[in-house]
Amino acid sequence: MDSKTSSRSFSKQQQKTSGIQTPEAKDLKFSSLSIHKTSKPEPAAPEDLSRSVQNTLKQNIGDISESKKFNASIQKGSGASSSAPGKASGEVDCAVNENIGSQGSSIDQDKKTWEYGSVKNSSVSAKASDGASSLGKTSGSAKISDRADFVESGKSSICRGSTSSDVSDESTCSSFSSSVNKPHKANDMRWEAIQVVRTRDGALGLGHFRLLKRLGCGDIGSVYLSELSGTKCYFAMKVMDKGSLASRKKLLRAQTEREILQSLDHPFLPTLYTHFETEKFSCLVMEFCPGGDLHTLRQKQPGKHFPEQAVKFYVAEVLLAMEYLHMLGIVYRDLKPENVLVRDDGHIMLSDFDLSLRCAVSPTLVKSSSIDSEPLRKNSVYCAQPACIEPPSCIQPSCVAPTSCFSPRLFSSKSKKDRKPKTELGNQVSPLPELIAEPTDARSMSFVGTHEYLAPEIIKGEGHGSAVDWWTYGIFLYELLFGKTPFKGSGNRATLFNVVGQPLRFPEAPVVSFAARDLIRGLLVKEPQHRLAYKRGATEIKQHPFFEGVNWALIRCATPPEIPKPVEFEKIPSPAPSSAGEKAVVNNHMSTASNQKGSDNYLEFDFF
Ligand SMILES: Nc1ncnc2c1ncn2[C@@H]1O[C@H](COP(=O)(O)OP(=O)(O)OP(=O)(O)O)[C@@H](O)[C@H]1O
Repeated sequence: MDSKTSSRSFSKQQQKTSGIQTPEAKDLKFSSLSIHKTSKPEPAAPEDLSRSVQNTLKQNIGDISESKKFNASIQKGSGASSSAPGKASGEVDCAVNENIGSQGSSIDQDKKTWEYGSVKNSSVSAKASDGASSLGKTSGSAKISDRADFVESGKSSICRGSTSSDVSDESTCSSFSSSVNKPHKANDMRWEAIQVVRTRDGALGLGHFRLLKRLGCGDIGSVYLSELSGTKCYFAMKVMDKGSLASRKKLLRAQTEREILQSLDHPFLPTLYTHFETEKFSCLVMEFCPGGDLHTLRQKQPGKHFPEQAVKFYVAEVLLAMEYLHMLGIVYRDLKPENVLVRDDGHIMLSDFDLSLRCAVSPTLVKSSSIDSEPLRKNSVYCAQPACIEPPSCIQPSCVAPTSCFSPRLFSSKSKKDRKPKTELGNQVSPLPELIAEPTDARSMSFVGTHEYLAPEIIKGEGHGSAVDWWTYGIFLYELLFGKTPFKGSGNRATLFNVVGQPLRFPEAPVVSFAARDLIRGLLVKEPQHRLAYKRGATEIKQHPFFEGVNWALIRCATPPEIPKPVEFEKIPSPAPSSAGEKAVVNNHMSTASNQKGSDNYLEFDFF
């Protein structure tokens, strides 16, 4: 028994679904809702910034610079993101940044894909009304559920035109996906399999998939392991009942999740292969992670906590995923072990974006990649990731062999005196440019998250931005190391009071390094503006001694702490063959699921 039967997950789903206030919530009035006006980002994104963004990402995660989508999103400042013309004034989640520093530049979202408030888009009206109703409904005192979810307007603040639908199989959308839009997945046979079916049959639909078993169910849908029939290509398909979404005013959340998924191309974030709609369901076809989630995995560890080395691995990968999200202007807001899934290769995948906040980012180049530049010498302290400065074992053409990339710092093999002066080193390998793309000034008044993970500023209703992700990152790190969260109280209300008022304490056991505790202390600072990473985002965290020795550029080549046993897909019994049968199965299954919210155990699948 594990994650999904834990009280946290169980009550989360039950309460969220029912929308019932817990008794203790009635008189809790932490949040007072107000509307924040947003400020305009600076225009102008010089071309070298564009290159720097790509370089930084390239160094971090590989060949992202080839990403068409990302290239397209980096534009010369046009003011496109400076206002939200179609946005209702009552929407509170819109977040716009101001520039950091004098070299401020902005990364405007691709107009095509990130158009604000495009009133032409039919989805916008749905957003607006959904947002408005939830705003009206929720302003005032707080509803407390395990995953508190006060205001959904966040999802309506910045609308992306649905033309971004590069992976749609909806009949209304003629564009379809190819790996062109997701260069990280260029060699993925699943794309090809989908493409073959498309060429043969036109748009994909539910009938093209065999639903093998239910992997779990969340607040807005159920996730099924499915095979693209006859291809031996397996996917996780999230099936959402449109009627149920509409009646529970969750359409916006579903739309947010889909739009965010469409925009992602990162090794530690989900790939959305396609999505389509049936009369009753909206379906997202994603990559399947057979390793379960980190909450489940933690329960299986001796003492129910991970060894520090394993924690370092997982949180390092999560950090890169969050950095990428922030660069896209996405504040994740729902980090917790349950949402970190383990891929077949043991690397992680951050999931569940329905609570995320989208906002404009304003990346700032704080250090150019030019090795001769004066600021570099002066600010060498900011040089976060010297990319394989020594001829290392970690420059490998592929990820075939486990590398030493996750072991002691490349520098450390040499004594200080043996090291070459920085300028010389710089002549050998260009250091990374340093870029801050932290949506620090994002402001949301939404009350979303899971109690034990909520940041104090969310609880106090002060408005929050990307710093909430660094708070949750601290809680996440704490939980993986110690097997529990730091502010858990006897009930939800007590937990919230603890988060706001109780000092951080560490248990005596297990013993964890000073560096780990120091990092947690830096992250769990109650005032967001004094919190680690507030200003420079993930860059600050990467430089913390806890991560000494991590080769950020090649983490995905590092050996994971644990690799899941291969799934024997063939042994899973075949479901009913007809597509009508499948629909009925989903139908039945979903109604069962909605009666049993939260009772899912990742390992206890229901077989059809
Ligand atoms: N790509 C995937 N591969 C394997 N299992 C998945 C995948 N995506 C989701 N799951 C599992 O399916 C279950 C439901 O996921 P889902 O994202 O719908 O809900 P959730 O994470 O509980 O959150 P929410 O309530 O916000 O929807 C989870 O238990 C998750 O572990």
